[in-house]
Amino acid sequence: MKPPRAGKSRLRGAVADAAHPGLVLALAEDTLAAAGEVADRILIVASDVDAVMRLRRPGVEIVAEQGAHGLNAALRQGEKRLRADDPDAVIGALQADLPALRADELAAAIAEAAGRRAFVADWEGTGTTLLLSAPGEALEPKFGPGSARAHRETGARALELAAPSLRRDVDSPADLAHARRIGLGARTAELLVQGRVA
Ligand SMILES: Nc1nc2c(ncn2[C@@H]2O[C@H](COP(=O)(O)OP(=O)(O)OP(=O)(O)O)[C@@H](O)[C@H]2O)c(=O)[nH]1
Ligand SMILES: C[C@H](OP(=O)(O)O)C(=O)O
Repeated sequence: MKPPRAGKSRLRGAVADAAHPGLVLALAEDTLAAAGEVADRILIVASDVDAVMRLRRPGVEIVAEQGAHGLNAALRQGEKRLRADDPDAVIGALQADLPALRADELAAAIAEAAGRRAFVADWEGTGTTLLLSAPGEALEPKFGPGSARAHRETGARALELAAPSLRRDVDSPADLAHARRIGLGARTAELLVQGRVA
């Protein structure tokens, strides 16, 4: 995660400016609540650890990104740390902006991958919300514009399940409105109900 005050710039305007960092953290909290029901261990690689401390909870570790080399470097850093402790694990890179995420849909994606390197494309079909490694093998994250194609071209399997809650990443105010229709997690819903919508 980037610092919440700087990240998700395309989402600016969905809530009053002062509430933007709180919204970014709420999206992550709802993502974590669902992911925590499925993953054995969660690691957040943060550009600014202090700015995301609110996300720390049992089962969720936060580490500082080493160097400013971008999202894929941050994910590889996290991968290395997790591998050191569990060389045979399946490692997943999950976006932190999935406020409608349901644990059952995340579990179904992992089940469909069945130990193959695989990914879930975002709602639009161009980005990626989840990338899974094969057990003990490299994650090879290729996040960024057009990442669904990049993951497919590097041999990852495109998972086919519907999983709207897992595909609905929130990049823009329109995405947030869509996530609301799918069903927001408690923290994001609460923040919007508090009337802080711009
Ligand atoms: N640690 C770390 N996380 C990053 C970095 N770049 C992007 N991310 C995170 O990766 C996720 C996906 O990135 P985007 O959806 O493009 O988010 P973003 O860059 O904050 O959004 P925009 O400013 O709207 O482009 C977000 O949770 C970001 O915080 C990075 O360099 N380091
Ligand atoms: C990082 C990127 O996320 P987006 O900015 O498209 O949400 C991606 O899907 O690879």
